Amino acid sequence: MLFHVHMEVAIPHDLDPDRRAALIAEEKSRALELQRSGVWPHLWRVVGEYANISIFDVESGDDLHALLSSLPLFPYMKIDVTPLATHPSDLREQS
Ligand SMILES: O=C(O)C[C@H]1C=CC(=O)O1
Repeated sequence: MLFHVHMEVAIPHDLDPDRRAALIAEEKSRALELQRSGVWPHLWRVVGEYANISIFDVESGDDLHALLSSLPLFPYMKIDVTPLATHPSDLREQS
């Protein structure tokens, strides 16, 4: 099941700089791990924002929630999720 996910990151300005750098490094490592596993096939930066648009390919909303809440930056993210369904006019759906 595909999900369109918009993540906006807002790390508090007063967070310790070493903690901030560690969190960002942990986030990158986790993001790469999830992309390599196939559940995070698209990750795009939103131009001009500390935000991304991602596509996740997981079994369920519960699985997506578990995955998103495992991200090290999860406590500092505003996340909007849109479940995706097949469009009848999608060229790939034509026979
Ligand atoms: O930078 C971001 O958009 C937040 C997060 C998503 C992947 C990653 O490495 O960090």
